[in-house]
Amino acid sequence: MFARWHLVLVASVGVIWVARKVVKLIIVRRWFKNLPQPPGHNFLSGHLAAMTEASQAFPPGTHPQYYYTYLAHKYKLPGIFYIDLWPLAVPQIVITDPDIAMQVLTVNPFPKHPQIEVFLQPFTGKGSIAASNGDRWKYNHRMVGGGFTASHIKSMITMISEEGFTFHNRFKEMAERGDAIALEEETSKAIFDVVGKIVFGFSLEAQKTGSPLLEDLRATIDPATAVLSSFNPIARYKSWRKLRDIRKRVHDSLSAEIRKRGAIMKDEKELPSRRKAKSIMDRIILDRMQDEPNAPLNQEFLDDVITNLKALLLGGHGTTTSTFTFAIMFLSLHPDILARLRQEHDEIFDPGFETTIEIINSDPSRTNKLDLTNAVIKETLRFYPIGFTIRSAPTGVKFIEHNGNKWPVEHGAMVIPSAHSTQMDVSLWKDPNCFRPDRFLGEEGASQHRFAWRPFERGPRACIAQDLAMDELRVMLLLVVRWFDFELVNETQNKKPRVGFMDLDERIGDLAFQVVGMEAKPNKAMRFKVRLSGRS
Ligand code: HEM
Repeated sequence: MFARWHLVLVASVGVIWVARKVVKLIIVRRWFKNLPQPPGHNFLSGHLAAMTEASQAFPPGTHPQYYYTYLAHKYKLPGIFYIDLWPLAVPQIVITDPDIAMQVLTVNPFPKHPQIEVFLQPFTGKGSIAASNGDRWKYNHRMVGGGFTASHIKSMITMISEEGFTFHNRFKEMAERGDAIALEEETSKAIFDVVGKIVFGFSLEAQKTGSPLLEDLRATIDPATAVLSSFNPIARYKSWRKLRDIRKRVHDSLSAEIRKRGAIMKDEKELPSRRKAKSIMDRIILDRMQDEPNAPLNQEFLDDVITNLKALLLGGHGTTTSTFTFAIMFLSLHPDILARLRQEHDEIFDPGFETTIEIINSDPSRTNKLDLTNAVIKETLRFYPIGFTIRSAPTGVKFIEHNGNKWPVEHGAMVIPSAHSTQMDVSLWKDPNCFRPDRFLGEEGASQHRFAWRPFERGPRACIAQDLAMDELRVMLLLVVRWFDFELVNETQNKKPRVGFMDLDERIGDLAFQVVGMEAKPNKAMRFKVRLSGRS
């Protein structure tokens, strides 16, 4: 008797579950009916075929921003279009029109989509500045924001040039050794030492002695990516265990550092003001001592701090490192631009290395005069935007409105202002598939659409450290490109371009495509031969 009732109950629950899914399927599929979208929308599979086609156009591991650009380009989609992957994912609203993007970034800034938290959690832990919203974001922003004001960043140029000095000398050794180097790996050490100084107030010496913290943080990237994207449950479990062990080590080492500094500051007779604190960590501890003078640095507080510090250390070194690597890759393929860049450095600074360092330190704002260097960085970031954002509609907002049009934003949709697609859009840029820094100079530069270049995104949630990143990149290029020649070691070239919107793979094969990591990064196989350029 019991068994029969039991069966009836299970069957009823099953029927209700299936009925609810069918209703949801009908609602979701209907929603897409009159919206702009790729062709071939199917009642059972939505746009799965279109997305599969897009993903198969690229090598495995390619960052999904390329899929959106591929669809936009191939099907000549309008500046906002919809992708239906339910039940695999919530609806995706891809924005390639820069003016519509500004509606959700600045006019009525949309909060971060919960998917960002899902994506960042394996890397940084829960609730970091980059993933949070509302009060939690304000709390995080107060915690770390003061370290990135424009005036504070300019005062750090001397420190950046110190790390640049070591970076330069390391390249000398690499050139003497003559082997092919993983430029991203080598660059990450210099950039990490800069971010380390900003966060902790002292260098972690990744360049000189190697840093276990950097090694651990970088070692989280592969397992975190596997936890997020592998379909193999055993591989996922193994990656999760590896990640758990590394995260514990990182957590323990950062906790120890914060506690040590907290104890020192507690014993100090006179504490600096918040504005004069020498690192982000000092500022965080100062705030805590002022807000709750007798409270210990307990676990909850440490967890919050560590999540944010990891976001800065990981995000802060990976993004700038990838940009530097791509910039060197482009310069190695464009000797004419490299020659002009060297000339600019000689003219605005000095042909000598030591004198260049002296000028950077005595007159940091002279780096602002490096117009072509700036344009090279901007063009690198146009071609290869490293960051990526996903937003969701604020409560009560049902539409994105622009120029009298209304586009619906329901069903928890992911709103994706795809900077890559905008920056590759032929209606906004002349020859977007060419590396041409001059597009940012003179009259052509002045006539560009104001919001078409958005690698740091815009609005209140734009990159907190864009001034720092630009300064770092200018100084590192200034201290490297005149003394070294880089040659990309690429063994393959694609006989014909994989896709219609770019053809760089005809020269450098699949290294032309950014891969998924914590950011859209260079392929690990990207290696360079480094040689002395012949200057003393
Ligand atoms: C070339 C280098 C960099 C690029 C291209 C870049 C790009 C971005 C992008 C696209 C966002 C997301 C904006 C959004 O969701 O709308 C972002 C956010 C952020 N970036 Fe960067 N970034 C770079 C360097 C850095 C550095 C050096 C740091 C720190 C040391 C940093 C810290 C952050 C933080 C904390 C956020 C979150 C800000 C918030 O949500 O309030 N970034 N970045």
